Amino acid sequence: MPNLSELNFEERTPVIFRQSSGAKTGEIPCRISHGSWESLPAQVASWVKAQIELCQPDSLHIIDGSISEEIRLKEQLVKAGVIIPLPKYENCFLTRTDPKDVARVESKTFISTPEKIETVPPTAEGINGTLGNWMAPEELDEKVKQKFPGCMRGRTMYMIPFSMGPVGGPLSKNGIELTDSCYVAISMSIMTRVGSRVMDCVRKSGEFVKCLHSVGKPLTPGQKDVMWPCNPEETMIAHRPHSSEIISFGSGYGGNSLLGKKCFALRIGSALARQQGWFAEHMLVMGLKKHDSEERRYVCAAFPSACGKTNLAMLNPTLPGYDVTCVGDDIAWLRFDNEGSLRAINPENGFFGVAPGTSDDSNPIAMQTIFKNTLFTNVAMTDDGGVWWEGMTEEAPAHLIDWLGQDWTPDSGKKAAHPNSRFCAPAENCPILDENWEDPQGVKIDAILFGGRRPEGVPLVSESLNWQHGVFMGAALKSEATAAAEHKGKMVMHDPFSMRPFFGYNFGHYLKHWLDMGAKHSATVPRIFMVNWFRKSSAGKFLWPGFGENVRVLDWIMRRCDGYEDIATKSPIGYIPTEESLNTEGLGNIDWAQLFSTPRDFWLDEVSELRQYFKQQVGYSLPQEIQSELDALEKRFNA
Ligand SMILES: Nc1nc2c(ncn2[C@@H]2O[C@H](COP(=O)(O)OP(=O)(O)OP(=O)(O)O)[C@@H](O)[C@H]2O)c(=O)[nH]1
Ligand SMILES: O=C([O-])CC(=O)C(=O)O
Ligand SMILES: [Mn+2]
Repeated sequence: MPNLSELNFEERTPVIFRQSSGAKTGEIPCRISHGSWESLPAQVASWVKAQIELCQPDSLHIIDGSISEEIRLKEQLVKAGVIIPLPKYENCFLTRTDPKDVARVESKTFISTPEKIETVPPTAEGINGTLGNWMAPEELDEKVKQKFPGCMRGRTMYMIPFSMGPVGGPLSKNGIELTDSCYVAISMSIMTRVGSRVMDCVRKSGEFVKCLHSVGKPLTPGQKDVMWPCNPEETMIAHRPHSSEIISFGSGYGGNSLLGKKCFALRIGSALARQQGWFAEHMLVMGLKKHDSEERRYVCAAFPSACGKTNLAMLNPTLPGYDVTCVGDDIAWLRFDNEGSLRAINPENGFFGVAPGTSDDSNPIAMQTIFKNTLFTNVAMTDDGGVWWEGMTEEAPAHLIDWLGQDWTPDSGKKAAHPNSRFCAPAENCPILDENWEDPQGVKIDAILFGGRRPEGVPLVSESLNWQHGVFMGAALKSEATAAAEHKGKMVMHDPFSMRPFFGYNFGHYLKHWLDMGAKHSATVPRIFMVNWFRKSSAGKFLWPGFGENVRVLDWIMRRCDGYEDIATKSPIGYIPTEESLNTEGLGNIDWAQLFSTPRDFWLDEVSELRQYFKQQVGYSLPQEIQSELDALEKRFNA
């Protein structure tokens, strides 16, 4: 770990709040059940004091991040019945949420800036924007006044100092989350680095992202608590990028309540990244090495929620001679270094992964990661104190307790685990964790992948013609809806850069930032690719086996990065592998023609749909370069 005194904190988090005068440390605003109020840095104490006065918790627990603390908190939750021990595994627990609180709620997620145009692009007359929700600062002030006073009555407020990225690292950033959910406190200590060592960093820098979270269900004296308190009618997840503040109310579900993740690392992060010249992205980071080569290459990939990031990050290669390592499975912070290389860190410390579909066949590495020190949410429980979900084994157990806590048998006609049920496991459990995963400088990225669930028209892999065309590919990204948010059904939806729910500022400005950064580093930018593991045959079957076989596609991508020109042909949508260049040995029947076709009718429809989308949703915020790429794509099909 770098010496803290050598780090330039000014450079690390310049815009974040700084308050000169602290509260008098003697004034303790409520009972302190754990930790010492006097030890808090003045600027932390004054902010926390104000939140205590607002939320009126019974007591304050300052998280120190020790093992003994973790054990005590878990014991307490077990006693209350909020988490259930899973004796089949080591230190694993299960929790069941309220059935109304199972996913992110995009419709109640807001970014608050003085000017609306900072947050969302201008939509066409009569069109509802789908690229984020803006809220005026005064309106948010008003909402906070309505929702928060007394919202933690009868509860403990947990104060969680956390670091996104290695503690004290030059690309890392600190936050403090205040929450009245002990489940959140425990989950945060898996997903981020927490505790006193982070507070020491905050003390030095005086800077942190302010995160306030409440389940929104105060208790009256003597009132018995429910297992999963939440307040779906009043849910609001709000962000103030100008002051680096996050305010979340009413939901305990991970994406809404573990504020380091989507709220900080992506929404606040992307806004900071634009100001400071870097990227905060919804991307996995993985390493790939051929046994006969010296060097490990790194790839990052943006796939929308529940579209295969965790699976690719933990890929178990079916081709001999390859070895894959995992740096991160959900979020990447990327920065060009002095040599112009794009370098990535994973700001997280754990995996909050989709459980259903995870099996020894599909993702054996995940299966080796999640049965120690893991907190499961909304999966089913087996009679021997283990967990189960759809797709974990071919045959379902004869009896389970389902995610709603009810008896379940295979003929009960409903899902045993919720489709968005999750495991929350520490990164250190992962047997293929990259040796440089905590390198504070990050790993050097050779390729950027975009991908989504596209049943039609989009080939298995294509390479962009250049950076600008690659940015266009990201802007044009679409995918079938999944269970990770409140959307229903099998609609193909736009999800540019897989960031649609996570942009911290105007998407048009975001594209401009990507274009500008590429132009500035044009000699050294990574290559950009589009992948699609999900194309289907006319009979509705996947054309590509996916999972571990995706290493074949990565192998082709790496050879392109090595400069092999003759393994690709130019198609109207970009470079596509020549038939013999992609290793399909041993795969049996692969319908190459269907897998790689770029049907003209499909793509001309795609062009006109994109034209309409950009016009209706992005308007004059759309950079001219993206419009030109769309025109050029159409021209190539009409040539
Ligand atoms: N057919 C097919 N399905 C896949 C493939 N990779 C992943 N999946 C399925 O996609 C679903 C979600 O995969 P994850 O890897 O958890 O998705 P994610 O992008 O990490 O999701 P978030 O955590 O929500 O951001 C699971 O049901 C997987 O089984 C693949 O290559 N082919
Ligand atoms: O945020 C969440 O709830 C989980 C997640 O990774 C996603 O949806 O992309
Ligand atoms: Mn995600």
